[in-house]
Amino acid sequence: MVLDGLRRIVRNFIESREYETSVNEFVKELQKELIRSDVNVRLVMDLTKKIKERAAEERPPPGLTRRDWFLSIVYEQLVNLFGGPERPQVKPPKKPWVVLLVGLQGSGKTTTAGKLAYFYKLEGYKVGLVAADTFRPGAYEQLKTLGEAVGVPVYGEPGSKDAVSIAVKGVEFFREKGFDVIIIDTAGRHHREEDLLAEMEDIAGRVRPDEVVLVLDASIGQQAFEVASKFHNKTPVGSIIVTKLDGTAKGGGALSAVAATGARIKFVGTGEKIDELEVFDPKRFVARIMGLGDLEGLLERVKKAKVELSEKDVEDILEGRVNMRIVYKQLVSLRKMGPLRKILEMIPGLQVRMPVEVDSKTLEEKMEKWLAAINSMTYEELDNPEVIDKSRVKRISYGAGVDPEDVKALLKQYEAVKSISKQLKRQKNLLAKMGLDTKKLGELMKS
Ligand SMILES: Nc1nc2c(ncn2[C@@H]2O[C@H](COP(=O)(O)OP(=O)(O)OP(=O)(O)O)[C@@H](O)[C@H]2O)c(=O)[nH]1
Repeated sequence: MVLDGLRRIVRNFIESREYETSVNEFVKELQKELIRSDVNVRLVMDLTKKIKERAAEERPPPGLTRRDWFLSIVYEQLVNLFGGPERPQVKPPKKPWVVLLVGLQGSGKTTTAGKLAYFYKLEGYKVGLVAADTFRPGAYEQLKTLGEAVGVPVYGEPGSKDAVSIAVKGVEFFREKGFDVIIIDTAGRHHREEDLLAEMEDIAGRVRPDEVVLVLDASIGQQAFEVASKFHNKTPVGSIIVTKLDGTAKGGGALSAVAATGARIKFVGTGEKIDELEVFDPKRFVARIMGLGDLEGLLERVKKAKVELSEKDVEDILEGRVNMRIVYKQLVSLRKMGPLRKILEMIPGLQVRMPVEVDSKTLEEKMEKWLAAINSMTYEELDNPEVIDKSRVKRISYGAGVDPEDVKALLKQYEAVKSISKQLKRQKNLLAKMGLDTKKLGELMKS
């Protein structure tokens, strides 16, 4: 499998060690693994720089360990490296859908034509294959055998040397019969990509396919960048299939190189057998190479824990109910002026007595410690900080590596938010008179 060392690196990422050291070690190992897979060094450096920056700047929301948070950052950045979170569109947008396969010699076109035919047949489409590779003597027979194996008819003219004429006639043949997907296999006589692209333009100009698919062998690694970018610039209806991912250590290089050109990888070939073709979904691919079996769960938790006051939070604040999660959101967005303070300042006439304020410099210094303390709290403590007694203060401070005094100061902060919240509750009528319901206040706090 491509990048098969990645699982080990992920498994070895230990959060109990000093976070920064763990991150640096992880990043070093990741760089080695990506370079081993022939990913372009500049891409590797950009990627790991971004990961380090995000790891240093972003804080895990409460309820999420730093390890999970860090891995979700790595996951997101790797997904970007391999083409972004979108799953490619493989459903034919119209019928018939004419696909022209092109590629350098031996890249796997004929095999891929058979695999694609099988894929679309299983999806319920009526598929026809056209054997327009008139260069390699065995190509027609090879495609015919593949077609027979999967029950897909093959149009060909053994003996003819006119590839364009076969392609045009083949498409006509299947179009008349009402076929949904028509796949044309072409010759890969070229060693040089210039010749290949020139001929592709010629055939495409006359056959007018709906999609031109470049078939690329993964073992060319990052060299795929050149071929893919030239192809991408030449055809507006192009997509790419990367084959033989199973047989090379350079697959990561090929995939990232193609993604870097902006071209879309639709499928990948993962073996010689007819069903060894997969829709290339960068999210699933990265999850698999990272060995994140519980990826859905992890991402769900990240999503849930995203730092933003929800409508429910605002409602709770206005009802005088606060918890440590709300305080946390306040603290995190403090640099952008805490949401609560913001409404207090924006609404003239509100009679809210600000609890004793800590000056902003002290707040900045304290923040790191407070966030660490919040991360060491149990769910019960987050929801109901009242339960935090002396012994819990001790446990939390120990777990977070901060002073018990810091935890106590945080609890004071909580009391302050609670006090504001209670005062707001008392003035709900005034807010209502100003037309400020929960929804509007929520928007104010987020804007
Ligand atoms: N392991 C592996 N082998 C593959 C894959 N795709 C194709 N192959 C093999 O690659 C070799 C070349 O495949 P073909 O389909 O004949 O290649 P082609 O591009 O049509 O060749 P030309 O017509 O000569 O250009 C064959 O041995 C295939 O079995 C793949 O995803 N994995």
